[in-house]
Amino acid sequence: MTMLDSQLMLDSQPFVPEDRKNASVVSSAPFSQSTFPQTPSAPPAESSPAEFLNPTSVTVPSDSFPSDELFPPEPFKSQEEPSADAAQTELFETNPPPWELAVEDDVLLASIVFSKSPHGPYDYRIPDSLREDLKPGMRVGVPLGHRKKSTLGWCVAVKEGSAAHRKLRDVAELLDDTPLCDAALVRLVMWMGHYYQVPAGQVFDTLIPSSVRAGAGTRQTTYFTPAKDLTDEQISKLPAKQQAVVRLLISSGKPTTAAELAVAVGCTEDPIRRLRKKEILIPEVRREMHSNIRILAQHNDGERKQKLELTEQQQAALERINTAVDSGRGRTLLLHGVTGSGKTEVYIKAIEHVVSQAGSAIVMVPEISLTPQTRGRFESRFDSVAVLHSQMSPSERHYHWQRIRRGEVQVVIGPRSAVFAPLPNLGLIVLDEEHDTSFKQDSQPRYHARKVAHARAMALGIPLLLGSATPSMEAWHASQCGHAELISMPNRVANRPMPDVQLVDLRIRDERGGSGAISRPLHAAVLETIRDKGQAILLLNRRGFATTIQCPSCGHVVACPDCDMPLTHHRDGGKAMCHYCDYTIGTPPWCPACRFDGIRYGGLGTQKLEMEAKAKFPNARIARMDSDTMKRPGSHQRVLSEFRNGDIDMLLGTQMIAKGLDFPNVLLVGVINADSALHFPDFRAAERTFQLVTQVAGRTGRGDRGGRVIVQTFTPEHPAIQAASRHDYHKFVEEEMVNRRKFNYPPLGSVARIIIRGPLEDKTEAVADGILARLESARDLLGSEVRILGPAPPPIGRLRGKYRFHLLLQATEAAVVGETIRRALADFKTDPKDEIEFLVDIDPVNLL
Ligand SMILES: Nc1ncnc2c1ncn2[C@@H]1O[C@H](COP(=O)(O)OP(=O)(O)OP(=O)(O)O)[C@@H](O)[C@H]1O
Ligand SMILES: [Zn+2]
Repeated sequence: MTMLDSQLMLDSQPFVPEDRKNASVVSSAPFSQSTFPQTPSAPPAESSPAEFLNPTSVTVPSDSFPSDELFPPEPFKSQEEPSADAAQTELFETNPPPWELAVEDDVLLASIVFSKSPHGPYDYRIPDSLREDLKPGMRVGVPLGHRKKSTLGWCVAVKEGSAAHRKLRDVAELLDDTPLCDAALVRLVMWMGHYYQVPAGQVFDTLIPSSVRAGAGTRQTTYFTPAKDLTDEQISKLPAKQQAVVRLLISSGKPTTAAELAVAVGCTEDPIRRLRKKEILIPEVRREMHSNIRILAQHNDGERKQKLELTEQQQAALERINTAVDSGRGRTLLLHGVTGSGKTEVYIKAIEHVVSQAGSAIVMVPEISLTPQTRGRFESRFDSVAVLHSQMSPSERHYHWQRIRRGEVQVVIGPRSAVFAPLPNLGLIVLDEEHDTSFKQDSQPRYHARKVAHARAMALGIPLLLGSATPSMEAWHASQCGHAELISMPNRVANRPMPDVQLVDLRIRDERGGSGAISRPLHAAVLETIRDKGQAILLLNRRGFATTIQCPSCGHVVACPDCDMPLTHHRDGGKAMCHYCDYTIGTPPWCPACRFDGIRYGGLGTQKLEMEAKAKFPNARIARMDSDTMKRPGSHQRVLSEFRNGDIDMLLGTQMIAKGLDFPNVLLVGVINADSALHFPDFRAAERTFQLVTQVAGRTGRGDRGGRVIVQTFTPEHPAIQAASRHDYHKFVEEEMVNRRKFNYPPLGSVARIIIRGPLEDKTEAVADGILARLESARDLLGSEVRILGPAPPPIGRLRGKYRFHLLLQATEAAVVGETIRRALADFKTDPKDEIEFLVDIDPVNLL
């Protein structure tokens, strides 16, 4: 294996694959001593907080995740501090006598992590009363520092250990009856914490939805059972009503609420209260779901269902996936199927196979393509599907989570967070449109669902199926060096041809036509489409009306005071808005700088395009779809079903309309400006452009009437646009890989980014310089070859009033980049009064 192969996004095996059967069983001691070295005990009350803020000794060392053939040996190992155990034994000339050892080892310890600083893990003693019940994956209350109240923490391990020479404090209380995540998920949390350099407590907060943690939609109910050892004599001495209550309870033999008892006996709740006081009735409090949670019914958009006979190509793909499912091994499959090749049907059939063996599956899709159509396709084929989406109420989310955990759900469909769905018997994970950037979370923990899904699948010994018409460079590279198995579906179903793509060179005046965004050829094509009773889709990846507001007299650009980015003019309501922070003002009627009366709105957004389209095609029914028009729940679904029913002739909008839609009557797709993503200061700009154009082009020609695509561009010769216009994915990746290789950019090398932000520019920059110095010395100490760029202001130099600087680290191996940062920042602190934050983004997808 080469160095290059080894650091690929998909190849690292973060932890030892486990027997699938064991994976969902919660064991009380899933971590051996060697997996979790002795963690420090909780800071005692006497120590000042500052003493225990130092996180160096508490991070999980990188060698916790043993390597295998795909994961190169961690180069940095032996420099760990000697463990506390080793230090302790050195103090003794001879070993302690055996009886002392026995006493010491008798202590049961819990390793606890916290989501707020200090993050732990710290060791606590488990008191005898909790011995039986405390399991990893549960929340506990423990004493921490000087705090009066106990602090909420997560138990990550239960282990036997020594209490000698350590001041151990006791776990105070259990906050859950059963673990919120099983042993396999606890391990996933620990791995994520390590890989993404985030405290494990914060990963738990991401993994377990807040609605679940808060018990949304539940209430506490008290159930009564009769005390043990009640004699008939005791009972007959009770007043009549109380007797009746006790006898009823004994004869029914099931715990009952006070209200139910009162009704059954025909008394008030008073006798029950008295019995409780006398300890004849024993209360038990349970948390239960409300029976009346409103689960929003979601309807299909009207697509007709038919049983499909798989094409030969689909059948071959299915067989390979089924073989992988049956193999019981963790492996990655890349399903590269052109747009309209019928990937969804393959996923469904593969999941049917999993379900037939009592297994379950997760399907992740970009939120935006979680259309009623996608939903409907799955819901009509499985008995029990849980669809997770961002517009769910907390109680609804909690309700589904419980169903999923109880094993009542066969398929979970959702955006990236669905990767954490606590399904027992998970047999397959599918990541549809795996190239989509929404699979990366852009807040802490900045995880990528593909990477996490890979970790989870490998640990459980199940396949991860990646699907796309335009696979990411990472997935493609993995398939080329044997880390993922490539399954190709090069043809559309029913032998439909790929649509013809025509490039319109906007530099040529004749092509461009008059004023406006719709060129002459596109104009003609739309008219033709409408005449033929077909439908059209126009893509423009910018919302708003005008994207700049500039004074033609003094050149002043109206910008956001907090972000320095130009404000976008929105026509409805005459607002000028910052698209980075939502700062909004009334659009100024004259120049705020020189008072010139005649300020100009430049640049093109979807609102302006809509106006132009309505003027140019007065007979067409036109709908706009962007995040401004799709704010209300259900609006997405409504527009899509109108489009399906033929009540809309033209759909125009942002990338929302580029993904996953399958409407047979779309005869024309127009791309207003293919270059919009091309000139971003990002090494993935060409890849994004290729994907966007290919995906939107793929929305046409999906029926029997064929389809065509018109792509407007200022750079028709650009390789990404050329390749997209010929549906030539292979040519694109081949050329793009050469570019990546020049600078060892992913997937050939690994990148991490550190963002430093603060209210004062010079102080923020000074902190960034300080981090650079630490990174350099960590690199030298490790003897690693990491390229460090910056600190420099990123393209967005100021955001929400904070100045920003960033550093980029790049090396051939991910482990080297990670370890360099871990070492550099281990005990790095900033002065709290400067309010400077720094955050680490491993494998960033956004460099703005
Ligand atoms: N075996 C088949 N026979 C006939 N029609 C099929 C078959 N398989 C799928 N289809 C239909 O082909 C259309 C395209 O399928 P699907 O939406 O799954 O494509 P896709 O590969 O996911 O495309 P995209 O990447 O563009 O989303 C759908 O309308 C689907 O019902
Ligand atoms: Zn702003």
